[in-house]
Amino acid sequence: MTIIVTGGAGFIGSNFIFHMLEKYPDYRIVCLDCLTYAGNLSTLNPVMDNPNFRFVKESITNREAVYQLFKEEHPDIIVNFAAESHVDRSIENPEVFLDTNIKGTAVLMDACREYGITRYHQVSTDEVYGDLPLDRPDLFFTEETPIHTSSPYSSSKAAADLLVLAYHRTYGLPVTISRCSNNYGPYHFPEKLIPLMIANALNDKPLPVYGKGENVRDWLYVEDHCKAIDLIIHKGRVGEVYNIGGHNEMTNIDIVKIICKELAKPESLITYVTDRKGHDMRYAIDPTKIHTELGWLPETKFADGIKKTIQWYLTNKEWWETILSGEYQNYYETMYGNR
Ligand SMILES: Cc1cn([C@H]2C[C@H](O)[C@@H](COP(=O)(O)OP(=O)(O)O[C@H]3O[C@H](C)C(=O)[C@H](O)[C@H]3O)O2)c(=O)[nH]c1=O
Repeated sequence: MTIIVTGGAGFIGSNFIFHMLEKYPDYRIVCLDCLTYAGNLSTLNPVMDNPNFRFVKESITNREAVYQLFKEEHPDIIVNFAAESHVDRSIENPEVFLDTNIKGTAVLMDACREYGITRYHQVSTDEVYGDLPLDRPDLFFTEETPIHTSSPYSSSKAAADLLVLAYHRTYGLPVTISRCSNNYGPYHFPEKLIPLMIANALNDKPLPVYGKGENVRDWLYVEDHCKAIDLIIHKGRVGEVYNIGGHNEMTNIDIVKIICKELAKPESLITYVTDRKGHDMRYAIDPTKIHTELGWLPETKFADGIKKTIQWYLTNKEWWETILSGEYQNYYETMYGNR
């Protein structure tokens, strides 16, 4: 079994590679990643010497290179994690999101059609459903919730999902799609809420909370997400969408306060900043389908997951300090100045 994992030098992709190589020692895993600002080759150090692992530095938008890789590897399964994923960046500059997230997906699926595969899996997001109101805690996203996007990022992911379903219907490509809620855990790039707050708190820097911090996200520990994708690619029904959620809704401000408490840092570091444009209010997933069909449920309670995550950032300071000292620092300063 050969699996091409795209975006494997990023947060969720790298965790998925670790999970797969450990659980299936006979599988060959090929990571295809062009190492954007959010990809980090050092993340893959633990598996670089594994004879069943190969890293290829290339973009999923490069048709020739992708076809060449398929010719060389004859993959059985493709799991597409490669994406521009940061909502704020998509608001500043949508173009690269359209290129990577939509065109890249099409290139990969064209290669699948050309060379033949048993499964193409698209890793998507609950953001394609838009948001839910705060005063309707009874509402959840199901796989039948209409697509209703808010940001250029979520629109690009929704467009890719539609392409994937169209390739299934038109060309018979054996596809599956998963739509996950907010992930957290090791190797999360420190521009996202949880790792940014941990890094800033450890550096006694302000903790920028958008608006009033009342927005709700459904937090999913990354390892639970990887296990869900593992189940879907092996046992999920072709042509189907599966929602993957943590069943753990929390407001942003509560998350930031928990991080302050865990790190024994004062809440006075919290700084309320200008809200994100078009900011989605609440995400919450109904995971009934994946639970009843595939027996998946999130295993990690948030109280344990956040402790493990904070511990990881404490013991892997070099990983995120290197990132923060590089190109990302300029971006952060542009966004928040020296607050
Ligand atoms: C970076 C940052 C964020 N926030 C707020 C904005 C959101 O309400 C929440 C989480 O933001 P973040 O940018 O970490 O994640 P989302 O915008 O929810 O999107 C994430 O989860 C989905 C499922 C994906 O599909 C995205 O790829 C992934 O980035 O915290 C702040 O208040 N301050 C900050 O400095």
